Amino acid sequence: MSAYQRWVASDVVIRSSGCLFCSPLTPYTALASSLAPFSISLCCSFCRMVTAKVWVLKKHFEGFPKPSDFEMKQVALANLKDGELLLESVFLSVDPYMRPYSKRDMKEGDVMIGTQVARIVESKNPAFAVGTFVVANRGWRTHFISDGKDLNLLPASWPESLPKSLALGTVGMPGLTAYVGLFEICKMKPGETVLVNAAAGAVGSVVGQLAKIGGCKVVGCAGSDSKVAYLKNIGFDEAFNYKTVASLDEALRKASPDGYDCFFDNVGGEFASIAINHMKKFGRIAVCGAISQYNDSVPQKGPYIQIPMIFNELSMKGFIVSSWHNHREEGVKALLKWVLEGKLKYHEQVTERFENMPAAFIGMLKGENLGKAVVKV
Ligand SMILES: NC(=O)C1=CN([C@@H]2O[C@H](COP(=O)(O)OP(=O)(O)OC[C@H]3O[C@@H](n4cnc5c(N)ncnc54)[C@H](OP(=O)(O)O)[C@@H]3O)[C@@H](O)[C@H]2O)C=CC1
Ligand SMILES: CCCCCC(=O)/C=C/[C@H]1[C@H](O)CC(=O)[C@@H]1CCCCCCC(=O)O
Repeated sequence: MSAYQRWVASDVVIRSSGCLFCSPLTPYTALASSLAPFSISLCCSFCRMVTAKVWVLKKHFEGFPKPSDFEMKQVALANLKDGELLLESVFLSVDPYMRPYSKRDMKEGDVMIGTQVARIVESKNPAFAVGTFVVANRGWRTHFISDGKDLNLLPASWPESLPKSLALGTVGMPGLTAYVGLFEICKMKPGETVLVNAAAGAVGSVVGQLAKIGGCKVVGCAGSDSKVAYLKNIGFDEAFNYKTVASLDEALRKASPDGYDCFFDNVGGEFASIAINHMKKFGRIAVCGAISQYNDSVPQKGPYIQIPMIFNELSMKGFIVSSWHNHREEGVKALLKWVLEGKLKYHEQVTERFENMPAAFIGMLKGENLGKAVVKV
């Protein structure tokens, strides 16, 4: 059992509306802490137990996730022990990986996996001050308890004016994915041509801009004309709507008649099978994601990639950004610097309210997000 699964199992789920700890009849009241504006906890008016809201996976997804696959529950949090902290989620991330990882790692009834920017609202740990913001990996929860070991502080140089939600996006895991994929996997060099799909999303929008910062020509594709306009706006040399072009093959040829040195693949499936035929000799492909396949009930079949791989002596490497944690500090520092210099633009698709987590997740899988999809609790 992983530490995460042990934590889920240790939660006490309240099914009645009263306080499980002192009396099922004692009402909960919304307790605005002295640390407003962020802190509003559901707290028993008598014993002051905090109740967290959580979203659980009610039913394993079949095909595309739907609202009835999720259930919101309440979880009573125990009083803090020495060394512990109470945190409240301020922003939660919804990411494509939640779809394939739910199938691989979760069972029905588990709290949905995911990360948040959270604020410490109570501390019995002298190393952590109340009011500090951190990034945590505690799933779809409004509140949780930590001993501090699983928390990542935002960089000390994070300016007050910069949205803290960027720690889940451009200056967080997705930004680092772009950084590692381009510099370490594709080994992009100035003057080369880079192709990226899902280009208007959290990872793709950073890929394109880092490639421009690195002196490359960048071609991107996305699923709507407004996304294409955004890509041009943030500096992509060529961009097209993969849903409306008459032929993907023609669109790729037209955007770069000489082909592509690097292909940052977020999508897989049909697009990748066509794009591979447009790679230049010794081209490099970073296999980052395969979102076009995550909701498939029946696995897609070929075409198969061996022939273009051999003819053009291509390199293709899959990667998981968390395995590149030794690049984390350097990557976050560089991303933050580029954002502050205005060289790396960001857009966030902010959905309001914790209750809308499933809608935000489903919307992101359908392509409703421009930039990083986050939920503001
Ligand atoms: N390997 C790693 O370590 C990591 C991998 N990833 C992967 O990177 C990819 C992008 O993630 P992220 O930036 O967070 O998500 P995005 O912000 O890009 O959101 C997902 C986007 O995918 C696009 N999309 C959805 N379905 C399809 C489809 N059938 N064909 C083409 N595009 C589709 C949609 O954009 P559109 O409107 O353009 O269709 C949607 O907005 C994912 O595959 C993810 O799994 C992410 C982080 C780490
Ligand atoms: C075929 C699946 C491809 C998924 C690619 C992807 O999006 C990977 C994302 C990982 C990223 O590199 C770093 C992460 O944190 C993502 C994986 C998260 C796994 C969560 C595990 C569940 C838990 O918290 O216990």
